[in-house]
Amino acid sequence: MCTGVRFADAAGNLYFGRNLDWCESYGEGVVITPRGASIPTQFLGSLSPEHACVGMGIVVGGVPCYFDCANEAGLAIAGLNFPGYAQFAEAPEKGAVNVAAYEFPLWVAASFSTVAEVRKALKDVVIVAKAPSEGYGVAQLHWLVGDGKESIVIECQADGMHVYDDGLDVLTNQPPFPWHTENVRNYMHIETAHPEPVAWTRDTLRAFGSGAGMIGFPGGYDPASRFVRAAFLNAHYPAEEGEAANVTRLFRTLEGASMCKGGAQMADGRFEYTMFSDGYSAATKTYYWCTYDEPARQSVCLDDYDLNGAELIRVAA
Ligand SMILES: C[C@H](CCC(=O)NCCS(=O)(=O)O)[C@H]1CC[C@H]2[C@@H]3[C@H](O)C[C@@H]4C[C@H](O)CC[C@]4(C)[C@H]3C[C@H](O)[C@]12C
Repeated sequence: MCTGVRFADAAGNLYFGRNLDWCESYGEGVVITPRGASIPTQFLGSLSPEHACVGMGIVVGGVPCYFDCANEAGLAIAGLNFPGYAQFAEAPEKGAVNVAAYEFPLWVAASFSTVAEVRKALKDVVIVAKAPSEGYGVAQLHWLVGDGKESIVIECQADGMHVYDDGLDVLTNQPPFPWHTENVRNYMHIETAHPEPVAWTRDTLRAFGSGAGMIGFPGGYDPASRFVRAAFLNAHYPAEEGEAANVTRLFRTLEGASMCKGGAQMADGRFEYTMFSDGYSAATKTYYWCTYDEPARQSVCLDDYDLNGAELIRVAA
């Protein structure tokens, strides 16, 4: 499973990150797409990025297939599993802006600066069920897109594309996003405050300690539980100042929804776990990541690279 989170600092700079919960690697690494690149697409000719992008992905036939990415303008996107619900167009549609499912994160981050621009552009978009090459399937995803102001969730289903405003700034997996926003209402009694003593008959009940207001907070690895955890932590984390504290906030919030081996087995018996977490700070144009086995955070700053170049830059394998 995966979890995505977005928030902004006091100056309105985006912080956006995700956990990648799965059981096997695709050989992914951090890839920068500079403005001078010319990326072949299935239906749109070649894509010349308006904005340089950085994110985690694989490169297939010269195309960065991002799991998540962000751009220098402060817009970010992450794809999370949505099996059983995701349904993309079987073929391109005449008159539409046809984007293959694997191209979508790059197309969004390369083309737009804000969520408002994406929301508007999506009215003409059809996402087509097309794999990057033979040997790959079409990933059944939905997406969280965020900027310094807001976020949206994009879900393509049998009845078409839905674009939801995400007032909680988090996303996990199935079922569809509107279900999660209803379910989270079951947890509105959860509170951070230390409960005051209460009188019951002739007794006074006192909290055992901090966290007493959080009894009932869902601890499971299922998507609904992770959604509630991420939404609560994202809503209540105290405001922080500066890059280091905000990056810590991002990764600690993600950790609150992360998966440890030994918890959840997939249908084939393998344990699912948080293989890596990554995130982007628009304040410093820096992309951060850490893996399950190497929790020390690594980072790459877009300003350290020639963003006018033509070649994709592979930062780490
Ligand atoms: C498995 C990943 C999502 C993790 C997740 O949400 N797990 C949830 C588990 S569960 O169902 O809810 O149990 C997704 C996110 C991005 C996906 C990758 C990206 O879309 C890029 C390419 C796209 C190709 O079509 C398939 C390979 C692929 C390399 C994808 C493989 C896989 O589907 C990824 C890595």
